[in-house]
Amino acid sequence: MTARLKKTVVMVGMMGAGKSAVGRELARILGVDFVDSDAEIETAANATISEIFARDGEAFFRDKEARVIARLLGSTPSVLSVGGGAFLRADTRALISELGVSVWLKADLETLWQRVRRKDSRPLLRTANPRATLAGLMAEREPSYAQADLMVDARPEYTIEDTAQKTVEAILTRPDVLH
Ligand SMILES: Nc1ncnc2c1ncn2[C@@H]1O[C@H](COP(=O)(O)OP(=O)(O)O)[C@@H](O)[C@H]1O
Ligand SMILES: O=C(O)C1=C[C@@H](OP(=O)(O)O)[C@@H](O)[C@H](O)C1
Ligand SMILES: [Mg+2]
Repeated sequence: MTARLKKTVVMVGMMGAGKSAVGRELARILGVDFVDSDAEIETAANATISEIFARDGEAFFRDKEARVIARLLGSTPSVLSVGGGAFLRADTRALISELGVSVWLKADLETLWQRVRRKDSRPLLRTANPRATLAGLMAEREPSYAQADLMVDARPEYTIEDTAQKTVEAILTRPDVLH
């Protein structure tokens, strides 16, 4: 696709929605760089997200996450996938709304659960009942995600490529995103 991005496309939504996987494919389709705030934090800290949570705590991670996102929004327009908690901060939401366009990748609980259940890379789900924790986070966070500029339904039958294509279609409805 020969298009030029005017703003960074920021993928938001729950853990397991596919922000990282779909974001990478979307960047490939648009021919722009892909960045993931979690990956940036891991590289900078030379530690995994789980290690950072265990060693420094969630509050430390959240501050680092907000700063990394602010920095990434200041560079060349790209596709930026953020961690599921990033869009809960009003200051981060405001910055994304000013400098980017946000896309809520919305998936149902069962789909999210099937995608996260086998991985232990998400420290917030290390509870006695991770499925219930996921459901609780989803209910609590939806009002924030609903403030995104665009919503894409990450249906369970869609492949990563299908959802990326749906995201392109959503972006095309916004005249301020592509040249
Ligand atoms: N159709 C699909 N859409 C998105 N992710 C999928 C799909 N099928 C399998 N996955 C996998 O689900 C997992 C969670 O996706 P990920 O991109 O890490 O989500 P997030 O970044 O939103 O937490 C990844 O391993 C991804 O490859
Ligand atoms: O939802 C969250 O609070 C988190 C989501 C994770 O990213 P993904 O949404 O990419 O899994 C990661 O940032 C961290 O484990 C916290
Ligand atoms: Mg991710």
